[in-house]
Parts: sequence; C-alpha cells; structure tokens
Amino acid sequence: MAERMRRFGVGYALAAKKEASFIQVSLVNLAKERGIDLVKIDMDKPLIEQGPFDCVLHKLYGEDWKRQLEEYAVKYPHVLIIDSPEAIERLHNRISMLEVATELEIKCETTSFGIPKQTVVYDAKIVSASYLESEGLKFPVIAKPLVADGSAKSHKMLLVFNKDGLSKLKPPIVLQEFVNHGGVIFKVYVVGDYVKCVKRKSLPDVMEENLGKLESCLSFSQVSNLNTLEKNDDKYYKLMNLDDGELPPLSFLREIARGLRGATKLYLFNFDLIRDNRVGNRYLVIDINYFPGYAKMPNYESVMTEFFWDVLNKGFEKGSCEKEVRMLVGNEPAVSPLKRGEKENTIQV
Ligand SMILES: Nc1ncnc2c1ncn2[C@@H]1O[C@H](COP(=O)(O)OP(=O)(O)OP(=O)(O)O)[C@@H](O)[C@H]1O
Ligand SMILES: O=P(O)(O)O[C@H]1[C@H](OP(=O)(O)O)[C@@H](OP(=O)(O)O)[C@@H](O)[C@@H](O)[C@@H]1OP(=O)(O)O
Ligand SMILES: [Mg+2]
Ligand SMILES: [Mg+2]
Repeated sequence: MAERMRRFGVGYALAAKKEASFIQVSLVNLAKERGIDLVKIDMDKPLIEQGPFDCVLHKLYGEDWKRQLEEYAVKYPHVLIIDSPEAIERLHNRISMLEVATELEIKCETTSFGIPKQTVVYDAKIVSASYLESEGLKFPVIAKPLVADGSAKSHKMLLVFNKDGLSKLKPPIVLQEFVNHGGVIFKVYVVGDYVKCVKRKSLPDVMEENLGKLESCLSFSQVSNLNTLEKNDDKYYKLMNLDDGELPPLSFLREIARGLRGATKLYLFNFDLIRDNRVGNRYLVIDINYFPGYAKMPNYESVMTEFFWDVLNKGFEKGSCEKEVRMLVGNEPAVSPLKRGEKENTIQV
C-alpha cells in the first residue's frame, strides 16, 4: 500500500503587494502537489495562536513582529523561520548591506569583484566638491537613502552631476561613485542553493565631457523595475537574456552567491551587479535585497516549491550555516530544482 505523503504547512506573512505578486494560484497548486500547503497568516490575530506551521515565510518588519516570531520559535522549536529578522536587518542599511560583500574572498582568476566607493553623510552642510575629493569620490555620484527598508522613500535616488546638485541632498544618505556599466544591470536571484541571473535595463553611461552640459542632478526610483506586464512577458526575458555569453561567468556568480549566503545567513535575496566599464572583467555589487520579486523569475513556482520541499524535508542550515538535519519519515528523496528545465545561466551553489 502506498505510504501517505506527509503534508507541511508554510504560513506566509507578506505585505499586500508582495502577496499579490508572489502568492499566485500556480505556486499554491504546485506546492500543494508536493505536500506543501501555503497558508496566509492572519495579521489581525496573534501569530502564536495560528498554525502550527512547519515554516513561517515572511517579509514584514517592526519590533512587534520580531517579538511574535521569537515567541513562536519558543513555542514551536522546530519551526523554520525564513529568514531571521536580525539577518534581514543588515540589509536595511546601505553601508552594512555592502560591507557584507567586502568580507568575501572570491577566487576567480579571470574576474574581479568589489563594491563602489561610498561614504555616508549625516549632515548636508559638510558636503562640498572638496569633501567628495577627500572621500575619493568624483562626479557623478549617486545619493542613496541610507535606510533601505522597502519604503518608497528608501528607493528615491539622486544622480548628482556637479556641485550645484549637492544642495539637493537629503541626509542621511550614502554617496556612491557612479560607475559606467553600459546601461545593463545583472540581477542575481538566490533561493537557498539556487541562483538565477537575468539582465535588466539600468541607467545609461555618463560621459565626463558631458558633465558640464547636464542639469545639476537627476532623481529616479527603481529604474530596473519595469511594469508588471513587461516583467512577466516571455519575449522580454528572451530579449534580456539574448546572449548568455554576456552574462558574468557562472562559477563567479556561484562563488559570490555562496559567499553572500554564508555572510548574511539569508536564504532569500537578490543582488545587483554591474560591470565596471573602466576595468575589464570587474564587477561591483551595488545592492542586495531581501525576498525580491521572485515572480519575475521564469519558473519561479517550481524553484520556490523545490526550495520549500528541500528545507522542510532535509532541514535548515540555521544561522551558522551548519546543517541541522531534521529527518522526517516517509518522504521521497529530494530532487534538485536544477535538474528540471535548467538553463545555461541557472546554476547551483
Ligand atoms: N554605483 C552605481 N553606479 C552606476 N549605477 C548605479 C549605481 N548604483 C545604482 N545604480 C543604478 O541605480 C539603480 C538603483 O540603485 P539601487 O539598486 O541601489 O537602488 P534600490 O532602490 O535599492 O533598487 P531595488 O529596486 O533593486 O531595490 C540600479 O539598478 C542601477 O541602475
Ligand atoms: O516589487 P517587486 O516584486 O518587483 O520586488 C522588488 C521588491 O519589492 P517588494 O518586496 O515590495 O515586492 C523590493 O523590495 P523592497 O526593497 O522594496 O523591500 C526590492 O527587493 C526590489 O529589488 C524588488 O525588485 P527586483 O529586484 O526583484 O526587480
Ligand atoms: Mg537595486
Ligand atoms: Mg534595493
């Protein structure tokens, strides 16, 4: 007689916009087929009274939510919380976010890696052209809000071309060197061990000789985020992935993803990479985002389902990235998500 498949409950707590994009019927159904029930957490009720869930998937912040998660983990010590609020918080500050990348030792002979020069500014009065110079920066620079907490404000950027633009700064901000990168950004999505790199449109290069001819600054927000229709369009993906040869080397992306996973202790994130046009084969990480727009990844349903299946069945590398194996009886062996429909630029770390 066939053994009954053990079912798992994954409670999710997401903002309405995230829920609308991520919790699609196709994902819910695929997960269900694999014995995983995605259940909405009722935010009007205490978390502790809900479930019990085998896993809590969340992208919500605040002290109260953090306390509720802690309480839940005490009551249900085997619950998998994806991800740890402390680990996520490191990405909420654009300095500590990129510091993670500087901690990595990437061993790749042909390709180098780093972050753009940057400095944090708390007081607008101290910023002048000579201050920039003393910080090793020159025009153009990008001013990014120091806090990256997902609010619309935290995505408001200012590209500053000359000293007049410095008067528009609204600290606390990070001033970062603008690096010409051919108008293309690489978004590298990480889901546990799974890595997917896609190309997106970015800001165009700025020529030094044009600096004087431009306005003092340009404000923009989420330039690589196109409208939803375009994002989900197969043709769009084909267009942006036209030539895989132009993507950064796979082994290199794999190393960065593995390094960032270890350093951040996060399972769900993406990072933005640009190719520094001044130096051949040098890539810079400019942004790391917790639980990004996975629904934009082709086959996101199977990637996410396999990830849930893997952590629920094989255990969760809690915090330290040491495997804490939680064996559950009566399940079929895990199948690597990459065995199915694997693409050239899809790799596993
Ligand atoms: N140092 C840089 N040099 C050149 N272009 C940059 C640099 N930093 C950011 N950009 C451009 O500005 C865009 C927004 O920057 P960034 O990714 O840091 O902002 P964000 O609001 O956190 O983005 P996301 O929507 O991915 O969270 C990038 O996608 C890229 O096009
Ligand atoms: O809105 P989308 O689904 O596209 O996802 C974006 C996500 O917004 P959401 O979490 O509100 O959905 C953003 O999160 P916050 O910084 O604002 O927290 C950030 O991660 C972006 O990088 C994501 O775009 P992507 O990098 O994947 O293109
Ligand atoms: Mg970004
Ligand atoms: Mg970001």
